[in-house]
Amino acid sequence: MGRGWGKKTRRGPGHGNFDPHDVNTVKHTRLGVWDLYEQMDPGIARLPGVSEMMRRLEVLNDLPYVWRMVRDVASIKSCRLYFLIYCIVELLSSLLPAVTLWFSGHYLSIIQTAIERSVVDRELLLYASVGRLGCAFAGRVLQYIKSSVEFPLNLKIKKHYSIHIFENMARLDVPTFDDPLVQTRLDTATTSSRSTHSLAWDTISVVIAVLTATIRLASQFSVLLKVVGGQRDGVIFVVLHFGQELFRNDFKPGFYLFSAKAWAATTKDREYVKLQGLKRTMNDNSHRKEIVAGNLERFLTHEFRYAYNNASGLVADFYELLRYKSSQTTPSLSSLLSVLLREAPEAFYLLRAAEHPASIPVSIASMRLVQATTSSFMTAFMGFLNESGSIAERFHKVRQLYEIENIPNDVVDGNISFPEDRQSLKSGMSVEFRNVSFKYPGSENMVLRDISFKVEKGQLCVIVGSNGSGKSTVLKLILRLYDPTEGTILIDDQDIRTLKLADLRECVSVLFQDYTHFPLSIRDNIALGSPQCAHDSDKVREAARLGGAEDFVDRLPEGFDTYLDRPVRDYYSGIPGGTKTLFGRPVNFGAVDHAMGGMRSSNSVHLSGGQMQRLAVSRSFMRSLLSEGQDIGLLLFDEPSAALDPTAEHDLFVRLKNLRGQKTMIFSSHRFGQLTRPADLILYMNDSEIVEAGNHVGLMRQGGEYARLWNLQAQAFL
Ligand SMILES: Nc1ncnc2c1ncn2[C@@H]1O[C@H](COP(=O)(O)OP(=O)(O)OP(=O)(O)O)[C@@H](O)[C@H]1O
Repeated sequence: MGRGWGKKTRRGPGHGNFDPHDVNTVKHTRLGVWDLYEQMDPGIARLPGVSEMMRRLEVLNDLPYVWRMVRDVASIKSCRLYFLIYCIVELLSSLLPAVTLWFSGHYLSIIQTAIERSVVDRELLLYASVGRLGCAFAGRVLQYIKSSVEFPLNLKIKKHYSIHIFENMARLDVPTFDDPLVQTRLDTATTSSRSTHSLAWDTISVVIAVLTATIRLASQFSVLLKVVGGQRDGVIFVVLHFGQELFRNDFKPGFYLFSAKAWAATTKDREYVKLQGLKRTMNDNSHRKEIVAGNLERFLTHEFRYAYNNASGLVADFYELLRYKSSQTTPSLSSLLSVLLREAPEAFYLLRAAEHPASIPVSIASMRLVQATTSSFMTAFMGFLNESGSIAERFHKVRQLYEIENIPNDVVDGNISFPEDRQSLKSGMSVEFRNVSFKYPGSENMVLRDISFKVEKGQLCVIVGSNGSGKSTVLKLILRLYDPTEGTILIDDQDIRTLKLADLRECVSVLFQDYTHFPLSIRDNIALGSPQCAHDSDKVREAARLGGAEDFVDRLPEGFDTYLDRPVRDYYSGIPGGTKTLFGRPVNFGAVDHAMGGMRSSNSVHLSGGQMQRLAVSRSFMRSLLSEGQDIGLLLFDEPSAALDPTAEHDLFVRLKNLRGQKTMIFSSHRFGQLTRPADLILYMNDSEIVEAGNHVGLMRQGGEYARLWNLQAQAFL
């Protein structure tokens, strides 16, 4: 697993264009406040049954992946024994109904002998009864064994595929991960791993179910013919009962909307959209403060009621309406036929009984037997049909699960190791932009236009400029989160595209303006700055001290083990109102989880924006300044002090200055002064371009925009 990552392949089946308004290919249905658009099958496929057949034939393309899945599962050592037991149990279970039927068949000959010779063959009766009981007992035992092995087997398989998905998601770069098509493919793969059963297990168990259903059908049918074949009218009974059962199970494609066909649903109902927005506003506790402070409760209720009353159709969730629609089918021919056929066996039986009164007891017994068998037979048969319908879909999903490892990254890796000499990093790295222009994927706007500059090794560069002028984008390009649309970036005079990505990123430390906190403990959030030293608690603490976070983290109840937003909730129910904490965490009586019939605690620790930034700065320190053997030659900071108070900002810059040594440092900042005055190079950006470049003295002498803004900020302190 994990091989063939770099392979360029098509990004999945979604490459065509689905235009909901193309009346030739798309069917529109109104469902209450929703509009449903379904792709119609092209040409010949529109004939009844053809598209279904074509869809089932598509399974052939997916089979190699299913085979790979079976091999992968078989290669999981801990699974093998469980899997073998499961298969044997399924095989025995599929033969059991036929064996039961065979024993039941003896009852018929007992009744026949009793009528003809007025004696009951007690030995045979005992044999048949014990046999049937034995079958019932064996059925229970097999079921118990099956449920005992199914759960651990499913968990082991699930673990295997969760790692597969995680690994393949981790390797994706920013533009690829942002690609909506890639998101869809990942969603398909991750959804299956999140459900109680894994896709792999579901697929394998369905394949086994189809095989065993076939065995069950064949064995039951042959025993049934043997048992009643000798009876008068036995075969006619079988046919009549089959007809009855067949039409009892009315075939309904109903929910087949969700096959491989493209479809889309939207609502254009403004009131419905508003209604949902109002609901969210009310449910999300982050808005509560403003609702209360703004006295909004009456207004919001009025708006909610108005939206509900003025929506233009049935107001319901899309799936709810879809279910309602599929239940509104007109009575089919098969349902009318079923009424007739339901009565047929009994009518036939009465007719024959009148002609041959002596055979009544045998007829009753054989009718019961045939009835019971056909009913269970048809249940299995219908299950088989349903499974083979969904199996195509499931096989297709298996293919998608494996194909995520072929999603190519947009940023192509280079092949030159960097740097040649790690010692050289101590004196920094040079960065040069040559005529670089850039627009973000999917956007038409150039956010950098013909940018050229060079930061020499060991220099301090500060990029200043207005909001949206492109400062952060420059930093992102240095890390190759994206490649320039035009122009070249050189690192130590080598084209950045030729360098191995992992090598490049290992030499650079960055603190983004829009840093995020991972849903992990504070310790891990800081430690992630340096994966090599992640388990060194002393270094984590030292980084927190340098980042100005140590004091407030120590004051938190769980210290460095605190989760800012714990990703796993506690579940509880019926807790007395006086309970303030559970498991060391505050009890949240507001978060009722209806699905679980209990409550989930949502315990997030609220930190201020400045404290959050201190944590992010600590992570940056962890990476850039503390790790031995992990040499950093370039430090990038995007507004590292935006949320810090003046003292914290001052302390941060002093620490950075002390620990920086000779490394190259590039800042993006709105603030002038502390940073720009000592800078070797200041780049003043406006509207995607560098409009002024030089050091502080030079730019002040120039008397341009930089000087104007410097004076503006300086005046504020006069
Ligand atoms: N992922 C993205 N996709 C599309 N456009 C983006 C993306 N990120 C940024 N932009 C756009 O690129 C332009 C430059 O953004 P950038 O973040 O580089 O500006 P900035 O100078 O750092 O701004 P600020 O001072 O506000 O941080 C902006 O117009 C922004 O809207």
